[in-house]
Amino acid sequence: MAPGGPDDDEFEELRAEESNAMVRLFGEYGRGQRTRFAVGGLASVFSTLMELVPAFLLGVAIDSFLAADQPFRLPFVPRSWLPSAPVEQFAFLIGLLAASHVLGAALGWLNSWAWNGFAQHFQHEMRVDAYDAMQRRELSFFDDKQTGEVMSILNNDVNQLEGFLTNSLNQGIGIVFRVGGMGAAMLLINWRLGIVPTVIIPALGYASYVFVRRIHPKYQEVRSSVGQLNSQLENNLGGIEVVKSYTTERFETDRVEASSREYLDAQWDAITTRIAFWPTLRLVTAAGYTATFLVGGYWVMVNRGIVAEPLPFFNGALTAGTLVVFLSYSRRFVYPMRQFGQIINDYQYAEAAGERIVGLLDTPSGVTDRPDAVELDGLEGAVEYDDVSFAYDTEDGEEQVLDGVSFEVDPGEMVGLVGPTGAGKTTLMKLLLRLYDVDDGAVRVDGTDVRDVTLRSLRQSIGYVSQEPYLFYGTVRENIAYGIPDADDEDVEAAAKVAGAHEFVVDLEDGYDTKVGERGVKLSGGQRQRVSIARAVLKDPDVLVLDEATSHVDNETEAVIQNSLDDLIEDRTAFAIAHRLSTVRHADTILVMDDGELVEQGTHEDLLAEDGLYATLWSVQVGEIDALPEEFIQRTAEREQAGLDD
Ligand SMILES: Nc1ncnc2c1ncn2[C@@H]1O[C@H](COP(=O)(O)OP(=O)(O)OP(=O)(O)O)[C@@H](O)[C@H]1O
Repeated sequence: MAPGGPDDDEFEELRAEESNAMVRLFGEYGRGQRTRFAVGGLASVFSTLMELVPAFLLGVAIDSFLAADQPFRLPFVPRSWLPSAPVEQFAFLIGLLAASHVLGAALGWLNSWAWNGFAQHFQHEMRVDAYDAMQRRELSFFDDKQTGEVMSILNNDVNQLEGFLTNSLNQGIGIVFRVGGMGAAMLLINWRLGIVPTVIIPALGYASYVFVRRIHPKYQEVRSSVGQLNSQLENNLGGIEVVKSYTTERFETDRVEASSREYLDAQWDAITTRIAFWPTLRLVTAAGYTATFLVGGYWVMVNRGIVAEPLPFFNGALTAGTLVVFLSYSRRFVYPMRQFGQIINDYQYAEAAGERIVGLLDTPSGVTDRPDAVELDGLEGAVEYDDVSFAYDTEDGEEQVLDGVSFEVDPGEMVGLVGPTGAGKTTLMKLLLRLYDVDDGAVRVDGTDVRDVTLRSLRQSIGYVSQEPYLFYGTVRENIAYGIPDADDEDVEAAAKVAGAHEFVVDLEDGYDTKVGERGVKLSGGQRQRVSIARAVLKDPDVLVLDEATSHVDNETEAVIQNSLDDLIEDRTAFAIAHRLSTVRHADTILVMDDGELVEQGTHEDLLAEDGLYATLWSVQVGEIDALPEEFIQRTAEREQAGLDD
């Protein structure tokens, strides 16, 4: 199954064990926002209650002076405040109506202000924490995930919560009070008639429940098909050069077409379910409205003596004004209930997103400081690998990469690491930085196991220039001084000179202030390598690891860099991985790796005299191609094939 496929949610494992992720997130991030939450919530309740006022005032107006002559009464208002003349009563009601609208609007504003503030701060703190937790995860966490997938937690999932927090939760509170308030008001005014329209509340609730049950799996399908489509697009854009050079545009368009169609089908399935829901709600509400009109209207007519032989239920007072209030309220059920289905839906999305975020926040990194880890205060530079074995966890199980590797390096030594591609050289060095932990054996620095020192002090003592140097978007200066904010311009330039970068940097349009990286000036592979060497030089580490650090530069430039590096590494331990053997020819020791094992060790001269793998590789590089034994070629081919089969 291709990574990112619909059935291959690698983030499934991140889903928290916790049954209610939202509660956990509220406890963590809502706590600091209590005031905003309380103000927003109360404002929502009162502004919702204000919506009940106009219809009620209309009912009073009808009964007291528009159509009948009932006494002018208002709940919560002392009788002595109420005017007696109809015209004054009318003016009084108009005043109240205006005041309720103004108050409702002010409360609505307060609600939006407090609520949006609550949601944004909540989300901001959660996003930063999620990012922090993510970058602390061990490197293997990132190995089997596409960047897009990792981004999806930080973006999609956090944003998914934004929608829920900003709108749905607020609306949810409003709905509970709107529906509850209208239901309670009707039951209080006339409980017998109140039963008729309020019966539709559970009916609408049940219809919403059925809807959510049906739509949920369909939305899941939409989500996975959109994920698949995104992966497809991301892959194609990343490989656009290959697509063009192999003229596979047609093939790729067909693949995108297939993914897009899957998305279309999933969406259409969800849409057809959704659009059937609204008319259902309308019909249920209309039934409630009609029933209220039927019962209430009949009742009013009984009271007015229009019906000759009334049925037994219809006795007691019911005025036309009260009926108008009931009809107005029962009509207003439909909109909140319609929103209700959406809110339940949003909640389910938010819960799923919350689970992934909580999973990320709560899963500790596989590589962390031990509780009693010591702080390294500078390194002498002695390095020891003691029977080290290591395997990568892959989808198909473990892939053994290093097998019982042992060697010792004295402080200040320059070590060359050579061997065929895939032999495990880079992996060996990653264990020194504890980017991964050994499975067996130990890596020691100055006699201390790297697992017994703090990650921060260990990694600060080691300068690592990787095979594929990465430049951040920013100036050349910022890239060289990365991690060393107090470096001044002279330091940066001096480091660039050692790395052979100064000459080309001053030729750039803005020199050290030229923006590079994504969206910036594109540097060549060799130029990037030199900036990245300068970065390591400026760090002034006790141990330097150069992984094919000069593989992209020409022979002359390499010689220049080598020269200046010689001075730099004179009194520090340095490891240099190189395919171009001339790079490490003068190393104090050369370690020769083959298929995860350390097969030879010694100086250039020793190894030539040994006439083993190193001697073979050397003769190939100096032009004696035929020197490569058939058995070696065979083995390399087999290894490549095994790699392809994986
Ligand atoms: N993150 C990873 N997950 C799984 N397998 C990996 C990972 N990184 C490397 N490997 C595998 O480990 C083996 C050793 O890789 P490594 O990069 O250490 O070799 P190398 O000797 O540095 O190769 P090269 O000279 O080509 O850079 C290879 O077979 C590679 O496929």
